[in-house]
Amino acid sequence: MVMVRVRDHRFLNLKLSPIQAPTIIPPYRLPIVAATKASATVSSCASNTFSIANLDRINVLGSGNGGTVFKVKDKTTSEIYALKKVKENIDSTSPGREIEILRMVNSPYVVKCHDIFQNPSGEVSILMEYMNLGTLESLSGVSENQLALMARQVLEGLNYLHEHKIVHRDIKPANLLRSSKEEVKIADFGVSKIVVKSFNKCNSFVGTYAYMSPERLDSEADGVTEEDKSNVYAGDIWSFGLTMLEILVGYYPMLPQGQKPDQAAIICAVCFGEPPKAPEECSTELKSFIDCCLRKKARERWTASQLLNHPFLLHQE
Ligand SMILES: Nc1ncnc2c1ncn2[C@@H]1O[C@H](COP(=O)(O)OP(=O)(O)OP(=O)(O)O)[C@@H](O)[C@H]1O
Repeated sequence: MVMVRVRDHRFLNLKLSPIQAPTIIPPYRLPIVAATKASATVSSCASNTFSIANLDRINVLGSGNGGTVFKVKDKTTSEIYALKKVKENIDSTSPGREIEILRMVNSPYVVKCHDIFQNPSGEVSILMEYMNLGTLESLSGVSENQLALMARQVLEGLNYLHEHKIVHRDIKPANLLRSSKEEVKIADFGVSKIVVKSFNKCNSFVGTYAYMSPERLDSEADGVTEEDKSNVYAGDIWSFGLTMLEILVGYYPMLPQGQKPDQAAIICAVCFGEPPKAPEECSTELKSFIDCCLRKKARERWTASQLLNHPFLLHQE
């Protein structure tokens, strides 16, 4: 069992300017959750019915590129939720990708969407399950057992998404939320993409590049095959492996501890360097687990379903 150091710095919001404007409408809907067509004011993604007028804002939980998230309380039930006010106005006939995906997803390992509100001007708010401990960014140190517990839940979520042909594309500590019930769930579908037959658009340059796989950062690099490029799910596994390693060691593991992160250093390290490894003092199982996620060649990385059966997860309490 390994206890880890408190991380000294974070730089999780580094992003490249989008090279390619993200497409807004996923090509089709999966029949996971019945979605009603957005009506004049409210469209529901779950069976419960909520009214935005019945929600009291308590405080701001955070904000990012996609909008601002508020902690809110239902006046009738006193239940607490997270309400995300989406920045861009979205026409009811062409709802945003995040909303479409949220509507479809129904997994205990992915943050639940309770309802979606749309006012007549097109402004959208998403009512979500509240995760009271916030993101994994705030973690200061974890044991191998704790890491395994978190890794299993994230992999269950990824396995669910990948089975439903959804690539998350922005897995990182800031997009994994936890609760005091020891739950860890995948959040933030701002750059998620549903895969149909063609995969090329999935490789568009969006997401947080610090956690991007080598083949996504440079798809034309020597050794990147068509098989690597078409394996879009493997990009999520790289990001997952890097995220787990960061939570373990307490700093962004692509660069030496203390090195000032910048775009060039990160891209060089990911594309030209060797993948990072778990510290020597870790168990053999954990070292192997990280290695199976952080294989440079996408085709050699394990899938979420294979990783769920990795000895590191099977042998933890
Ligand atoms: N369901 C939730 N429960 C509790 N806190 C949440 C929830 N969703 C989001 N937050 C908090 O709000 C912050 C911002 O939310 P979010 O990441 O969704 O915004 P964003 O614009 O999509 O971010 P990004 O810039 O990564 O796209 C998060 O970092 C987290 O602290």
